[in-house]
Amino acid sequence: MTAAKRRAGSSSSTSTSNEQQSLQQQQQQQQQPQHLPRQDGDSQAQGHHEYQQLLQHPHHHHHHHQHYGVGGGGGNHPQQYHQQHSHPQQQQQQQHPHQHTNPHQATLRDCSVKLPLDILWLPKSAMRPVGPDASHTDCILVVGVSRPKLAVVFLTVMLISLFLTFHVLYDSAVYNIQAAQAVHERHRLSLAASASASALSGSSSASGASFSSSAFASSSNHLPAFVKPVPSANQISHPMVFPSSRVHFPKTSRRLPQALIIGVRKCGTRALLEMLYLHPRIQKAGGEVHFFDRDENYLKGLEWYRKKMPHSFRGQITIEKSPSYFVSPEVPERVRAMNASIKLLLIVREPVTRAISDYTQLRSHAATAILPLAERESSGSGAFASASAAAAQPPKMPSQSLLYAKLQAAHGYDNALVGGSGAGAKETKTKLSVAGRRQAGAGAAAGGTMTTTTPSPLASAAQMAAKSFEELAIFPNGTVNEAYRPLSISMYHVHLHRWLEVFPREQLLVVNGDRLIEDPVSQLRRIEAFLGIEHRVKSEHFYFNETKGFYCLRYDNGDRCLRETKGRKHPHVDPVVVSRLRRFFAEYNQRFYELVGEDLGWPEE
Ligand SMILES: Nc1ncnc2c1ncn2[C@@H]1O[C@H](COP(=O)(O)OS(=O)(=O)O)[C@@H](OP(=O)(O)O)[C@H]1O
Repeated sequence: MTAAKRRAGSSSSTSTSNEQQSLQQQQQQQQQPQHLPRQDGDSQAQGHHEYQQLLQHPHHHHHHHQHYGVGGGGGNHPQQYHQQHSHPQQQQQQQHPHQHTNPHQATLRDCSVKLPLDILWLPKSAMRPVGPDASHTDCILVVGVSRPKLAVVFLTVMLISLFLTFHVLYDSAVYNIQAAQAVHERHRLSLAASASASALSGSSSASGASFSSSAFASSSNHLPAFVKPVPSANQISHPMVFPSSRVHFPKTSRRLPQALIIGVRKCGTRALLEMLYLHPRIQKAGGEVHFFDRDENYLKGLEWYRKKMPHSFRGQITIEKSPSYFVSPEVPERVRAMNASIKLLLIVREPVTRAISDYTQLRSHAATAILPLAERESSGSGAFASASAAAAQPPKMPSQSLLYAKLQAAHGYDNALVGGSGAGAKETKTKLSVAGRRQAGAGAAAGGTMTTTTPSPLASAAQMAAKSFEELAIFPNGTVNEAYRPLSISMYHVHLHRWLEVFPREQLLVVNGDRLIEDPVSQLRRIEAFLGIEHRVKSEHFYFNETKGFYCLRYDNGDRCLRETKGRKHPHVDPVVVSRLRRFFAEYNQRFYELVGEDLGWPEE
C-alpha cells in the first residue's frame, strides 16, 4: 500500500507543483501512523464525503471530484482505510480536471459490495497509477481489521473451543461405547452362569455351587456406580470406531481374587457374597470355581482360574467363594502360593444348626435324585444301565451314572453321607487330620456304617432321603457320630487350625452368619473395614421379606431374594438330640473361640 502510494507519487509523468505538493502530503501521511488523526484530515473527510456521495449518486462525483481535497477528521473505521487508499485516484483526478472517467474504468460504486463485514472493494487504480496497459476494471479486495490482536484472540478462542468440544464429545462417545461393552460382557457372563447352573440343576456340589451360582442371577449385571448401564447393551457389539489409547478410560480385565470366602458351607456364604456385591468396589465370581480344592481344576493353572473371574475395574476387589475350601486340607497352602496377602472371609453359624441345614440340603438333593432313578428302575432298565441304554433315554431323563456322579460330586461326601466315614472323601484321600482319624476310629468303634463299597445310586439316594438327622448323627448306643460329615464340618477349630498354620490371624475375618441373617448391615460394616473399602452397603439396601423370613436385597433395578434353596425349612429335630449335640460341640467351640480370639456365644445345651 505504502509502496503503491510512493509509486503513485514518483511515476507521474506530468509533475507539477501541485503534484509535488500532493506528493509531499502523501509522504507526510506515510510518516504518520494510520491510526492517528491525520493532519490533512479535512481531505479525508472530504474523501469520505465523496465516498458517501458515490454510493448515493454514482455519477455525481465525476463533476465534483476537482473540489475534493479539504476536510477533516479521522478514525479507525475501515472506510477510512478505503479513503486513504483512494487518495491517489483523487490526486489523479485533480491533475486532470477535465478528463472524463473512462467508461471501462472501475468506479468506487462499481467495486463497492455491501456486506455485513468491513470489506471494501476498491478500484485497482486507487492503489497505483494507471498505466497505459493496466486494466481499469480490476478491483482489489481490502479487508479492514480494526483490532488485529482482538481478532487473533477471538480466532484462537474459537479454535480452542472447537477442539475442546470435539475432545469432550469424542471422550464421552468412547466412554459410552466401553461402558456398553462392559454391560454387555456382564450380561453375557450372567447368562452363561445361569445356563451352567440350570445344566447342573438337580444336583449341587458339596458346597452348593450350582444352586448358588444362579442365585441372584438376574441381579448380576450390577455395575460400579460410575458406569451407568445403557438400556440395550446387546445392540452394541461392534468394535470401537476409534482406538482409545489416548483416552484414559478405566479398563476392565479379569483379575485373580484379592479376597476369598472360604466357607463354611451352609453358613450364609452366598448371602454374604451377594450382599458384598452391593458395594461398587466388589466384583464376584458368578459360581463356585473350586480351583484350590479340586485337583483337576488346580492342575489347569492360575491362568485358567483367572479366566473364571469376572471383569473388574482397577481398584475393585474380586471375590470368589467356594465353601469347601475351608475343609480341604491342601487348600491353604495352594492359596498362599497364589497370593500370600489375600484376605480370607470365614462365615460361621452355630454348629448344630449348620449341621441340620447341611442335612436338609443333602436330603433335598437325594430326593430329587431318587425320582428319575426310581422311574428308570420301574421301566425295567436296571440299576446300572449301559451307556448306550442311557443314551437312548429321552433328553430330560439323566442317566443313572450321571445322576450318581452328580450325587457324589455335589455332596462331596461319597459313602460317608449315608452315615459313616466322617472325614469325608477329601480327607480320607489325603492325609487324615487328627480329628479325622479320631472320627474314623470313633465311627468304627461305635459300629457306624463304614461303607467302602459303592452302593447303587438308588440305594445310596434312598438311604440318604430315608434316614432322619437323629439317626445319622447319633449312633444307637447314644454316642455322637463324629464321622458324619455334616457334624465333622461343624468342628470349625480343626479346619481353621490348618489355615492359621499358613496365614496370619489378621488376614482372616470371622463373620457371624447368625448375625448376618438378623442384622446384615452391622456385619457388612466390619467386612468393609476389613477389606479396606468405604462403608457403602447401608440399611436401605435391604428389606425384610416376611414370606421368606430373610432379608432380601434392593437393587436400583428391583428387589431380589436368594433362591428357595437358601432358607429351606429345616426338619423337626428331637430337642434331646439337639442338646446332646450342643454338649458335644461345646468343647470344640471353646477351641474355636480361642483360635479366633472371640466368644461367639453359641449355646452349650
Ligand atoms: N438373606 C438370606 N436369605 C437366604 N438365606 C440366607 C440369608 N442370609 C443367610 N442365609 C442362610 O444361608 C444359608 C445357606 O448358606 P450357604 O449359602 O453358605 O449355602 S451353600 O453352602 O452355598 O450351599 C441358608 O441356610 P438354610 O436356612 O439352612 O437354608 C440361610 O439360612
